[in-house]
Amino acid sequence: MTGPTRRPADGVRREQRGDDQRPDRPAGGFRDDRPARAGGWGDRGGVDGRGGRPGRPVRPAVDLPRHVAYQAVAAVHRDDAYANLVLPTILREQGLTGRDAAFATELTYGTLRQLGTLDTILTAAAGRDVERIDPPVRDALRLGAYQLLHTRVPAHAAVSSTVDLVRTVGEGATGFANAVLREVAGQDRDAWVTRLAPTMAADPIGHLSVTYSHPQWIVRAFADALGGDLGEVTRLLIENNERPPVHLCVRPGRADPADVADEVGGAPGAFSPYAVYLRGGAPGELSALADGRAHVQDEGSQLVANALVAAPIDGPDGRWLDLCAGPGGKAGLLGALAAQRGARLTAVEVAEHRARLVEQATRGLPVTVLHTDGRTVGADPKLAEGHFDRVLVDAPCTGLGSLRRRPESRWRRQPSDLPPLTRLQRELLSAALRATRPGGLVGYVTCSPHTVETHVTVTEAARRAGVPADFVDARPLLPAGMPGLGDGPTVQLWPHRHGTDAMFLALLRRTT
Ligand SMILES: C[S@@+](CC[C@H](N)C(=O)[O-])C[C@H]1O[C@@H](n2cnc3c(N)ncnc32)[C@H](O)[C@@H]1O
Repeated sequence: MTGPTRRPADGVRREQRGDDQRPDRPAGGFRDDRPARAGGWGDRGGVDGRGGRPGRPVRPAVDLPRHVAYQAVAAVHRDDAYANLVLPTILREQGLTGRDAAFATELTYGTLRQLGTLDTILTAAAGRDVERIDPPVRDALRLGAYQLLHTRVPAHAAVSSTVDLVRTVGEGATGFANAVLREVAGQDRDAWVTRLAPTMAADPIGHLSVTYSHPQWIVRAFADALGGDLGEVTRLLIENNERPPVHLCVRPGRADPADVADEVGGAPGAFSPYAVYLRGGAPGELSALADGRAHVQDEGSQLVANALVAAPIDGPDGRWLDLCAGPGGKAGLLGALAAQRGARLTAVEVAEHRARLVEQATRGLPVTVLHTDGRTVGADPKLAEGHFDRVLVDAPCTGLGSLRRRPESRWRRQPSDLPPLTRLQRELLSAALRATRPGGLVGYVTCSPHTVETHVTVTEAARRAGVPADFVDARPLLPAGMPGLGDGPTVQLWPHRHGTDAMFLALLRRTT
């Protein structure tokens, strides 16, 4: 076991690499060439790890953006927090805005996405398994390594600011942190990956896992779903490491997407007739969101909900059901379409707080929200068998199709999550088939491309439901000319092909 090599201070100097066009580099790599110590980054000063106690020598403070990023990453690992929920709260509490907030966000999200590869590198640089490093020090080192390997922050600033951070969170570990980070800084990311990843020829899954920072079981699941095309898998992994654009769904009948695009400085979507792409990050306080003309929703989610409503149907068409409605994104779109078509949507959600979110999301629309278990079809008089014309099952799933939006989830999800989820998916899809009238349609949707959650669940549920149903080809129900929809009858969308989350849609028609 070799310990970290101490290098002279000069050893940490890195060339400014003009390579921020690399696909795995976050857009707009930050250049922090201001001093990293107190008063260096912005005017807010920093965080004194000693709490500024009188009589103590004043310690170097940690600049606020890095401190905020540390707090967010630590909360994700310590408290199982979600970065997209915890970070905005910390930013607000600390009063960070503008460029400082963008830097803290970049550090938090980037570090969480790249965690697997950063840990592999830190293990090599520290000469000990990263799991054996004290958690607060480990998180600080991850943030430091991210700055060194993924941003244009100069090495001296990345190292010194991380050592300052370690001083506040892991007493006695500053020398260790300094040595490890200098070792990390000795090579760029590509060199580290070349050194540590297995070769593509020897172990393609292991190679892609280390190179693009995804767990091996997820790389394998993507490879299965993409028919073993490792070039495509690579493009998907790269896309998952990019900052995703924010999409709005402009509610039909409420506003014209082109007008909303002008109003928010965005662009109309490429595929969904309701989509607007926002330029830049967070949607903030847009009036189109506040007054119910639009909601935030990935374009893929819009497309699969719209496909269910676009499918031709004989006979009555006024009773629609969303069996897994919370927090209400698709129910908002379906409710707006129902209003235009003289239909009414019943939106079912088992979690009470999420049922309340559905109520908020569908206010003013012809939607009845039921706080109940969707599997009670037939037992609950409001969920009678054979009653509904169109039924959506947007099933709980691993969410492997939206990894780019949830930076920590690839590390939190486990293969052992699959059996209970797929059982629930089968039961909900069976209930949906029973709720549908003969001739009616069921749309089964997941935001996961894992074949066990998509093809296997659909085939098994249809077989076990005791309700005869045929597949309907979903491809013609997506916008004409949309590329890469496969051989049907189901549809799998992909971030790297369509710019959407990896939504899966199977359409089934109950026959008798
Ligand atoms: C993938 S999310 C649905 C997303 C939603 N359709 C949207 O577009 O905003 C799945 C939802 O199903 C809910 N759920 C889980 N089990 C359920 C059950 N047995 N009955 C009804 N809802 C359930 C979860 O609480 C979760 O809100």
